[in-house]
Amino acid sequence: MDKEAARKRIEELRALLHYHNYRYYVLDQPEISDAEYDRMLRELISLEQQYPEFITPDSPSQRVGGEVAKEFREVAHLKPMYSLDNAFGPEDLREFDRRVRSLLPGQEVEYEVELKIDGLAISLVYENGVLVRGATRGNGTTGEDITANVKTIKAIPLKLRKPIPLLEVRGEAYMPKESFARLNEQREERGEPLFANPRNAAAGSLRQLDPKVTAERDLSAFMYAIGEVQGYEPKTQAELMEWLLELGFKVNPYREVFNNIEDVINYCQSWHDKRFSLPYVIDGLVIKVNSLAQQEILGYTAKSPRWAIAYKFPAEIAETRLKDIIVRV
Ligand SMILES: CC(C)(C)c1nc(N2CCN(c3ncccn3)CC2)c2cc(C(N)=O)c(N)nc2n1
Repeated sequence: MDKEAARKRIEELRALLHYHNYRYYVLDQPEISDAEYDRMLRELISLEQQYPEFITPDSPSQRVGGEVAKEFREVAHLKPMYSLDNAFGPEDLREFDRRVRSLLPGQEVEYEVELKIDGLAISLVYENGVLVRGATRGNGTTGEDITANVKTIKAIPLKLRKPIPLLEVRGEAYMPKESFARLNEQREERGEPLFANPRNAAAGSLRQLDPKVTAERDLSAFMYAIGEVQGYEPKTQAELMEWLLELGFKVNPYREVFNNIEDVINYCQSWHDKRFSLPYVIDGLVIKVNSLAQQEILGYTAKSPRWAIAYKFPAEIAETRLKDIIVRV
């Protein structure tokens, strides 16, 4: 195959692999078999080896990282990543609603409600639609540069489906329950210490200095917010989530909009038992004022937005039978 034909074939394979990666890891609706996907990836890698001048950072071949890092560089987020206040029950949510409405006198208020994925918060930066940086949340102002590691997460697009000059997007990297169980089985066999829960396993896997180890850990990610952005002005949180989906991000499907806090409370409580049937761990729900204009008016305290709150499930208090409590007299 001559150089020009190779360049065309490389471009064609890249588009095909990006598309099928999106179908499989973002939409969970694969159209081809793994074997077919792997065959195309092997063809791309061998063509890129023959013509290395055609390799680009967003090529599917660039997912599994290069060399092992010595340590993680510290990077500054383009916009701060805030914390969330917590609500531990319905009364806390009513209090949140009263405060929001008192700051928005006479206005209708809608709440957009999302599941709260129990993983590790990350921030991704895309320049002209290409992933250029991934970082941990860190202290909210600076985080660790884990670009090579986030590139191994198949649910994270290396290139967006629509062009946009600049986008900083935030989400939660997580390890599915199945992958967590398999990983701990493997570690048990090797006599290695087990991870206590999927969140620790995800954090441990993302903070690997060797991206090849991260690549084996079957991580995924749901995106849910933007930081710095040029070229898009969403009106509501619900619209923002649809836009992230169109760009090619994985976005959690269980999100609802309500116009009163009692419906929010019922929805949150309905997930208390349903959550155990999910293939990933959630530790609550996140309630956000839907209108971005109202978010702007409400603003932030020193550490968290006034327009959002995390509803935490009551911790599973193991019912301790009285006879199991040894009372020393
Ligand atoms: C953009 C805002 C601030 C409203 C926001 N912040 C979040 N978090 C902040 C606190 N975070 C945090 N992490 C570590 C230490 C302190 N805070 C962890 C992410 C959200 C987390 C989830 C989720 N987990 O599924 C979500 N659907 N929406 C979020 N939305």
